[in-house]
Amino acid sequence: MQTTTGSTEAHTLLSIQGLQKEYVAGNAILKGIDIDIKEQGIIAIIGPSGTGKSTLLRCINRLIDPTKGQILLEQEDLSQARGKQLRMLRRKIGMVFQEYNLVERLTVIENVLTGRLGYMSAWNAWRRNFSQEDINTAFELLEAVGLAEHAKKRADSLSGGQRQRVGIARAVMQNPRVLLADEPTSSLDPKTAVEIMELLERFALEKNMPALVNIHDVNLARRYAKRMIGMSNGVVVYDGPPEGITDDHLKQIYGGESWLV
Ligand SMILES: Nc1ncnc2c1ncn2[C@@H]1O[C@H](COP(=O)(O)OP(=O)(O)OP(=O)(O)O)[C@@H](O)[C@H]1O
Repeated sequence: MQTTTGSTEAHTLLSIQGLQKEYVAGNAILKGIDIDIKEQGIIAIIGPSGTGKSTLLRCINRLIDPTKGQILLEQEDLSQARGKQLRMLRRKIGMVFQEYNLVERLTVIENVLTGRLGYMSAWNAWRRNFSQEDINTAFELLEAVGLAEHAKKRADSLSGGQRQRVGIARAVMQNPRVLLADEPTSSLDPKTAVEIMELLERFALEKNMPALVNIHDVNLARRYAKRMIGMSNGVVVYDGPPEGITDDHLKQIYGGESWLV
């Protein structure tokens, strides 16, 4: 398919060009973001509170509408998509949330299965009429995240770390081309946070997809990311390998230096 940004996009999975977002007219939160993603594995997005990291992820999965710019997913423009095209594109984007966003009264396996709702007819989705194949896949995913024995428990009986595993299994159940995770470890203790990053990395590599992860913990990001994107004040100020990030970059991203050790 011909893209508006030229032939260099041919192998780019996700291409964000000139993305701007204003919640209030004249007050840009994202001020022209350009990011091309071809690789699998974790891509960490770091930056201070309020710099627009969540806004960026929410534009990509179209929870909010961008003000200007393009977001091409496999060369289809997400920023302009409506109706059925948007629903089809959204199926390719798995989302993992800080507060898990599970349906608390449903069982663990039912929560994982909701990842398939976008693939079902309205009638089957309403009746939660999942195919045997989907049920088998959901059990396999629960096995993979170490929660097989919890399948029939209600989601609200799980710990935070377990809930996040369910959230990840649900996102992978969608068979996405890209995973987005908005501060998936911020509500968790350090050990559980590491386990969640390991899980995200494992799925990203196994399923050959990028996982864009907003994260406040720079050291954790460095440990798992193949690539780091540093944002400050609505623009990208660093985009490269974790080993390339210097204290000067971190000062530029977060400001000041007293927090650096
Ligand atoms: N729905 C909204 N309406 C108006 N302003 C908003 C809305 N959502 C976010 N903002 C503003 O946009 C800016 C960026 O917020 P965003 O949540 O994207 O930042 P962030 O980098 O993810 O921060 P944090 O790390 O604290 O989550 C903030 O000033 C925030 O107040």
